[in-house]
Amino acid sequence: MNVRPDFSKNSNMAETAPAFLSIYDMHSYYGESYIVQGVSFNVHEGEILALLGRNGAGKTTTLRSIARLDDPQVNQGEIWLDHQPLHLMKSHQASVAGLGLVPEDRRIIPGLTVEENLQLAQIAPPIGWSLDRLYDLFPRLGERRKQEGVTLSGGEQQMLAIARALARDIKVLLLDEPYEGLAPVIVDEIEKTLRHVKEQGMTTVIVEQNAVRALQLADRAVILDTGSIVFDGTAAEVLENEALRAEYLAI
Ligand SMILES: Nc1ncnc2c1ncn2[C@@H]1O[C@H](COP(=O)(O)OP(=O)(O)OP(=O)(O)O)[C@@H](O)[C@H]1O
Repeated sequence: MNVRPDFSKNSNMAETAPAFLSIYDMHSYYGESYIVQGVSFNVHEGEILALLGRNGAGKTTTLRSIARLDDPQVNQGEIWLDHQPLHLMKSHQASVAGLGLVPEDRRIIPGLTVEENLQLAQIAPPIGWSLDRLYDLFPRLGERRKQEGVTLSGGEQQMLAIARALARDIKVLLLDEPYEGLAPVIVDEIEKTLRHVKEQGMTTVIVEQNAVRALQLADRAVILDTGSIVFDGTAAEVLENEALRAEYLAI
């Protein structure tokens, strides 16, 4: 029944191919503060999209809006994931519909081991990657499976947060600042696993202050500035466009 997206004709989106995740004319508020101001973009199945912009541009607010969290409030717009209207759902329904958000603070559950954190994600169907498959992807987590999750290093906690999202049967992975505070060698490791996850067919949206690293990983990029989209194109175009990078990304 739920099969709406073909609003590309009456939007200003650059491309018109059918999308897997479609955001159309989304407006989001924190109370009276108007943050996301009519944002539309598409994410195609199997691609990695980098959502970039300066501090306060509205990237996290956009991710939280897509994930249907209570804050911010989305007062207008449509969000479709694989023909399902996320904009009509609460966060737990969006999660069942296949949305996997890895928040910036990672939300590792204190008092639980690495394995228990993963098992908790699989307490109810739909179940995604098996523990063995997750430990193949993140061998460090396998080695530390009996260790309390919150005692892991920052990089390992980030791996656990990503693994926990994949432990559920998700259609899209939303990553909020996955590289924040991590040493370059750990960023390399996480980047490698995200490439592997992409090879398995996963669709990913990555919000990252470290724009260069995100662009190296991503196929496409959307740049936000004060809650509006100022660029929608390929990651290569951003890397090649010095003026665009200087103006909106300060790199
Ligand atoms: N809970 C909140 N209540 C009110 N305003 C908020 C809240 N969270 C964020 N904001 C404001 O919304 C705007 C966009 O913030 P957002 O976190 O989405 O930006 P961002 O692009 O992700 O940047 P950053 O990397 O700094 O998090 C900012 O002006 C911020 O102060």
